[in-house]
Amino acid sequence: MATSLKTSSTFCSTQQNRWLQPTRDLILHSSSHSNVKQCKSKKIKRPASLCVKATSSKVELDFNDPSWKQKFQEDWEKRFNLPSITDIYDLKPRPTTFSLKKNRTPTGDENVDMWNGYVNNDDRALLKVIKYSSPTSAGAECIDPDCSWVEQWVHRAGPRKEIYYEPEEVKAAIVTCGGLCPGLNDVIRQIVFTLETYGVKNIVGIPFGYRGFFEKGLKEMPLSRRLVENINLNGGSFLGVSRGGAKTSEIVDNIQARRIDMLFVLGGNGTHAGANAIHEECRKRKLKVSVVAVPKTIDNDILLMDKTFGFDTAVEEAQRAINSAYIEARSAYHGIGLVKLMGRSSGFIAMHASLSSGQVDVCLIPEVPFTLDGELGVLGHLEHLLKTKGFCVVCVAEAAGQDLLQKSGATDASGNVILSDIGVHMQQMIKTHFKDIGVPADVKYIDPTYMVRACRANASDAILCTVLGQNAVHGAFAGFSGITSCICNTHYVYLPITEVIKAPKRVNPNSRMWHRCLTSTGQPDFH
Ligand SMILES: Nc1ncnc2c1ncn2[C@@H]1O[C@H](COP(=O)(O)OP(=O)(O)O)[C@@H](O)[C@H]1O
Ligand SMILES: O=P(O)(O)OC[C@H]1O[C@](O)(COP(=O)(O)O)[C@@H](O)[C@@H]1O
Ligand SMILES: [Mg+2]
Repeated sequence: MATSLKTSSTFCSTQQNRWLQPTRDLILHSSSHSNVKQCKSKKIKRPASLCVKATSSKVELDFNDPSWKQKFQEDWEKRFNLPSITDIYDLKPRPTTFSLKKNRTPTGDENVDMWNGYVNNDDRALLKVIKYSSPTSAGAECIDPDCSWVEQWVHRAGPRKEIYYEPEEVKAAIVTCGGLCPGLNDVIRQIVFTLETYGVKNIVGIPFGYRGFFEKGLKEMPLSRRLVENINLNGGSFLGVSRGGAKTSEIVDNIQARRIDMLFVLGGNGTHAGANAIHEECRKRKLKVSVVAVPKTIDNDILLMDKTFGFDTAVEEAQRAINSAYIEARSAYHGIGLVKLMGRSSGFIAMHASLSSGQVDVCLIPEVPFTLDGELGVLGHLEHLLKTKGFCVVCVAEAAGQDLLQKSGATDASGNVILSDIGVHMQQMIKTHFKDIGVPADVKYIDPTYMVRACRANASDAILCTVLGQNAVHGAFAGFSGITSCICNTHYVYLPITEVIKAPKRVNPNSRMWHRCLTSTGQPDFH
């Protein structure tokens, strides 16, 4: 099995940003004039608009070259290959101990393999299924100027027939990092259940995120099916969470000292970066440790996957806040309901909650700039709404309109930028504006921030957590490390962590979903 690749590729194109969105490692270079780019390679003597350099695999693509697609796919395969402990060790697998047959009355079925539904290492799922005919199609993600169809396969998740660990000898640890998220307990629970099904007896929880690896006095917690059986009935994390942390080398020292063989890491972008660093350090030290992540964040801001667990629940809760804002606004004379929703760098919660509630007149997200004042500004539109329907509801994402605010420059313990409060700012601006123009306006501001993430998972998240947690364990037993267990294009897959942490996922303002949101709110452009 080939080793994972650290990739950073360079693409040249004349169509800024319309191509190559799927992978984000393909960076567009702009030229000084006429939007024509220069290929850096001396070998390519043609309009640079049709060149691509994927430094990850040392492959340069020339869209005039008939074999460019094949080269792209070879590069893709290398990038999405799953790192494995077999890359550094010459290991012999053993037959899996994960068999559900023993849990049942024998049916007389002779084919145990069929019954258990093992996944083959060569099974793949397609990451993208739309063929865009033009880079101008809504939400188009094209690789070349003609938007050619290129298959982008990723590895299917699930139990393998052969495993690389002796379950009886395994010590498995679970850690939950970053902010809270509905479903953390569901994932912890399923990881424990699945580990026990394999026959693992030594399962521990690391308390309070990565902090549990270095803070003196924080002891690992032994976990078992009995102990975690009901933890999904509550929100939060049974193990506790935290931001910030020690150096990777200290964490790996601790992993070595505790003799951990499998580490399951639940968290967002930052946690994944940390998990990958741990995986790389273990690899450097030639440790037989599988580090498997499960993407957690209410923000839904992790690349390539359909959604992260907790997002659906957060949207459902956020919708309740919008509904309250609507009722308040509707019942007041010239009522304006204003709701601020979380999302560190993306507006997914605000967009989806606006769509699901159907009660929002203005949805503001960080991906789409807006002005408050002036002819095209939000305030003028609110005036219009009060005149025409008598009340209105505004939903603003926490990272929206940061350009309108003074930056504090502060960061949290993990190094994340602390955002300025757009909700409070808008509340003040709206009040001042209507006072200035002599129009009464009754502003009701709701900030449900922590309420949307402290609750327990809803039904759809609970199922997602169940599958992702189980698959994380299957991935570790299959010998993979430095991977994440997720859902892509409705299928459950493993992705190398390196591919999902290249940038935070953001709402595409050219996507159908954002346009659906605009259709639903009826809002104009605000800039
Ligand atoms: N680039 C990074 N490399 C290593 N560890 C990181 C990195 N970014 C964040 N972390 C660690 O990951 C944990 C969670 O990160 P944070 O950004 O707070 O939450 P999230 O994982 O939900 O995005 C913290 O303990 C933090 O120290
Ligand atoms: O106040 P806290 O706990 O630092 O968290 C605030 C942030 O946490 C989130 O809920 C989720 O962020 P993470 O996924 O990085 O944990 C963001 O929406 C929000 O900006
Ligand atoms: Mg984050």
